[in-house]
Amino acid sequence: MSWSPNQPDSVDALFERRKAPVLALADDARTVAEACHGMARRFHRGGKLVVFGNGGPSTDAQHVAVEFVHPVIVGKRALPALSLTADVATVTGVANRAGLEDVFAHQLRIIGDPADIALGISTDGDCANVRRALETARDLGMLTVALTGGDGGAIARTPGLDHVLIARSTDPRVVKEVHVTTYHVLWELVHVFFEQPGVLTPEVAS
Ligand SMILES: O=C(CO)[C@@H](O)[C@H](O)[C@H](O)[C@H](O)COP(=O)(O)O
Repeated sequence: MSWSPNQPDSVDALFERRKAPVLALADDARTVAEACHGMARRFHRGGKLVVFGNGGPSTDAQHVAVEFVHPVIVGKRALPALSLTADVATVTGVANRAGLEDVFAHQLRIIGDPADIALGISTDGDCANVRRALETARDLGMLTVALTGGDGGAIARTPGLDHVLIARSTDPRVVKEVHVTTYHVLWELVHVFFEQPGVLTPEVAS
């Protein structure tokens, strides 16, 4: 569906647009499943999930973290996760001295462990601080997962990242909706793999 920033949707178009996230996600099902498989393996090794992003994605980061720590479905196992966006003292303190580009990377250098998972969220894939944090996580040996949009931006072109999930739309509204759907699927599928250790063999991973 074509989209122009200055042309309001009709009511029909607005509801039609809601189908796009699910369709986009279905196209990328294997990529998403591979990321979840890798994440489940890290949780089994005692790793934690560390999530970050700016603006809207900063609250997505908090949302992802709480899904893992306090699952919406009662009885689901909690898994360790935190967001790097929730502590305004840390974010502003690092930004003030080291610059905004280092706010997430700095925190990862302090709290990151090689067993951990870094999940960076950026609507256009070009956020410098998300990219720098993913590079830092990669260099620490963490599993790196990026959630981006458009053509994936600079983050998709960053060498050595493990899983780059791209919401393939130029419409930022669609990208954001794909992201919300994707991280709920991530949470569910990680549990599927985590709870069936037999599925976590290297043969299946390859
Ligand atoms: O996310 C929202 C609103 O939902 C924006 O206002 C947001 O603050 C900005 O686009 C941020 O710069 C996010 O950048 P990006 O990495 O997600 O492209």
